[in-house]
Amino acid sequence: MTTPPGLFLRGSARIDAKPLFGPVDVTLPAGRWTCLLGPSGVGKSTILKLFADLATGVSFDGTFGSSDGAPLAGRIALMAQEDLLMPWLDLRQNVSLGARLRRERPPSDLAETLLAEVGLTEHIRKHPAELSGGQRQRVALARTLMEDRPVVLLDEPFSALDARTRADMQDLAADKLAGRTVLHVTHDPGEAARLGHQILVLTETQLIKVPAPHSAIPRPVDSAEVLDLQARLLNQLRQDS
Ligand SMILES: Nc1ncnc2c1ncn2[C@@H]1O[C@H](COP(=O)(O)OP(=O)(O)OP(=O)(O)O)[C@@H](O)[C@H]1O
Repeated sequence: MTTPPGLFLRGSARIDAKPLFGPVDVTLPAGRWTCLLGPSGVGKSTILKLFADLATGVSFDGTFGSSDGAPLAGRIALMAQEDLLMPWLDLRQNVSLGARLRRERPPSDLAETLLAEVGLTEHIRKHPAELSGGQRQRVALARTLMEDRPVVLLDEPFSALDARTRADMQDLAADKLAGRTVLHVTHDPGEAARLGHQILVLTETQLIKVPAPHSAIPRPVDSAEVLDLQARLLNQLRQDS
């Protein structure tokens, strides 16, 4: 993996003539995990898609890029809200999809290892249609980790998981993505409190930076600082809804 850059996005977005968000100044520190929360439809996924150079359907007036000035293309892995699994491929093939599309040979056994780490070894020969929603989401997580990129964009990556699996996958992702620049969109204040080195709340009118603890991530679910931050974040989100 190459050295992770920081990311920035400055500007505002609108749909036709209607303002969506901004002007905002989003700064993602290099090698740190940033959580982005905010009401549904405010434009969180749009910010991820802008960084990933994907079509958004909105007009963005501003600039975005990396702190080192080099192009972001080829340095980003995106886990979208939809799992985007290929129905005709089995799980191992789906996890190796990026390498297959680039005509590269994936590292030996890495797909199997990652599928084991997300708890899907017994399903490895199955196809996506044979899985539950939460299992499919874990395949998509394994595929994202397989990409081994310095910048990782996660759009509600644990939303379909039961509480226990969700905590386990938060632990796994924090371990696997340590030292990378992560932007993680989530609706879960507890998740942001566990994982965010930096926590941002996007509203129609502003971007609020909520002070986060300096402690290592993933923070314990039952620590006083996580419970306190979770409550503060929920209050913040309720103020802006
Ligand atoms: N392809 C598109 N064409 C037109 N408008 C779009 C398109 N995609 C999204 N939008 C609109 O852009 C706005 C922001 O969408 P976005 O998905 O970024 O919100 P979000 O904050 O991620 O929401 P959620 O939390 O519900 O996922 C929404 O009002 C949505 O209707």
